[in-house]
Amino acid sequence: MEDFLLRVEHVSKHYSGHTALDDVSLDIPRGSVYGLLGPNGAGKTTLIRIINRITAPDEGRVLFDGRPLASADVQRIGYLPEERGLYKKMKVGEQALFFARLKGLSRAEAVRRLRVWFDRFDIASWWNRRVEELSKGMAQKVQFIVTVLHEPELLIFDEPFSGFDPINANLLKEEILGLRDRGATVIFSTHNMSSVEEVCDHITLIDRSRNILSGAVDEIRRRHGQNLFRLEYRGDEAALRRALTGRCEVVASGGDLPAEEAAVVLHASTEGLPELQSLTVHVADDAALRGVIAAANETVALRSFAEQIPSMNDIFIRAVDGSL
Ligand SMILES: Nc1ncnc2c1ncn2[C@@H]1O[C@H](COP(=O)(O)OP(=O)(O)OP(=O)(O)O)[C@@H](O)[C@H]1O
Repeated sequence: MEDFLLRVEHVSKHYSGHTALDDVSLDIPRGSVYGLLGPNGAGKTTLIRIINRITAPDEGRVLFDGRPLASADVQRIGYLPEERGLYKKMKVGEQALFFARLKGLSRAEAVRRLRVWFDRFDIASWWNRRVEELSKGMAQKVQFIVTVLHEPELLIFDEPFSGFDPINANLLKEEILGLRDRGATVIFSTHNMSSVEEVCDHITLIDRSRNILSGAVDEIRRRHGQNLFRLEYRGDEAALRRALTGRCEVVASGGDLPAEEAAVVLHASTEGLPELQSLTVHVADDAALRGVIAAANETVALRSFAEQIPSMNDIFIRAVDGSL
């Protein structure tokens, strides 16, 4: 049986005139990186605030480690809210120490751990500067460090990548995966779908206050494949198209590829050989697929054949517009 660190059971939350969460249930496997996705105003932050006991659900309950979530559990949770507050006039190191002490670390232990993290994030030289001198990204690094420093079992990050340049966003992804590898369970909300594919193993998509899609990322992407396959080959495109007539629908050919993909195809061509070409086809079912492979194999030199798995971005858009 799967081991869940957190279970959200039939949670609803109503504000005057608005239902922010409507009968939402989800299970967060221990040791997973779990993405909470959804359009603006869907209810993600409300759910995160309920998990942190900042607000209470009107209906339903949250189980933490098999028991109803209690106030003592909050010490086992690290939360990085979207609205981040540091005291501007305080010095960076002093402030980080202040928060670490609040989380129950001794001064000596806090200093030891902070040194490690400040070096890792390349901000050691900022220890004695004032918070107001930090750039947005640097302030976010400090907030991130303070959130994870007491090594909580559950980490919750609201939009952790917003405000980071691509290099720092990558650094953060690596750190999130590292925390997971060391045993933490991570929940984060985001609109950044590429980060979801790179970091999350499970997701829930909340739309208009309801959970409309939950599960393992790989499984969701495979399940929502649209029977699109890409063939790479060398040979006569017209002959291939004739051989495939009636077996599938051609939806794109090498010439239709976006420039960067075409460049990859060109790069793959070997000296002296004709260029590698590609064709993307839609097939009706597995039987049709076998026919397509056989016909292509007889007509051209087939180099690869792969299903085109939809991106989380495509799935997000299709789920929210109701076409999934
Ligand atoms: N304290 C509150 N009082 C009244 N309405 C609220 C309150 N908090 C949230 N809401 C409403 O609940 C809905 C969900 O808000 P929530 O902040 O959870 O969305 P979200 O999915 O986090 O959105 P975003 O991606 O924009 O951050 C919104 O319509 C919001 O206006």
